[in-house]
Amino acid sequence: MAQINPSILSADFARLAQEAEAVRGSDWLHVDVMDNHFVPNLTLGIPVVESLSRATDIPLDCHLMIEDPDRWAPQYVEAGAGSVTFHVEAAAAPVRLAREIRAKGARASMALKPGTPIEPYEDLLPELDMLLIMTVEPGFGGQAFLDIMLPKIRRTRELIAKHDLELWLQVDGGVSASTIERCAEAGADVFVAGSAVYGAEDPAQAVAGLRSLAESASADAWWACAH
Ligand SMILES: O=C(CO)[C@@H](O)[C@H](O)COP(=O)(O)O
Repeated sequence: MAQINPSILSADFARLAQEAEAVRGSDWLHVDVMDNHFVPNLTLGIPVVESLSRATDIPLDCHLMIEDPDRWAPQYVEAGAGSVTFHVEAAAAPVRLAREIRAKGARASMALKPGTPIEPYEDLLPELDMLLIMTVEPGFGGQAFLDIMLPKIRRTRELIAKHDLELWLQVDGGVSASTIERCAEAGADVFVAGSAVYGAEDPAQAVAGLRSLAESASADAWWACAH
């Protein structure tokens, strides 16, 4: 079952509760936390996540594009996140951090920038609930999807199958009606979409449209049949 996670980076930050309501029916709400150090952009932090988790019953999928996630990620669980993603490029001790996130009661997820390969992290995969493959350079919404990430998505799906893991494979960046099927065919099952959802006239309908495209593309994919 394909999951669609609208990214509030493309929403109106002054109306976050209403923007969450506008995508009712979504699996998760994707919350991009940027610190202007790990990425050249600054968004929001723990107080906003706390308020948003009280304002919506859609679970929060927090993507931390920050330095020192070892220090901050557990605090996002306490703030109400149901899933916390840290970048492996920024984490000092990714296994310890994933275990801490899980011990606090959230799903643990690790992200890879476009230039970071999956292969060195094969042995870490059982420690995770989700792996995020960035399909743009992190930092901004509205960028063009990087087709060259498709082989990495496929190789990651092969590793998940090889180890028989219940690991979600998320893609983020440039996901839209014209790119989501390629991601699903390659092996992604969780799709973050910012501008394709909040730029649409009816965001909830955009979520439903993306989900239906992803589900039909993955229905006959090699990895779905093999699972
Ligand atoms: O993490 C990021 C950007 O760094 C994303 O979550 C963007 O918010 C996705 O936006 P679109 O590419 O879908 O417009």
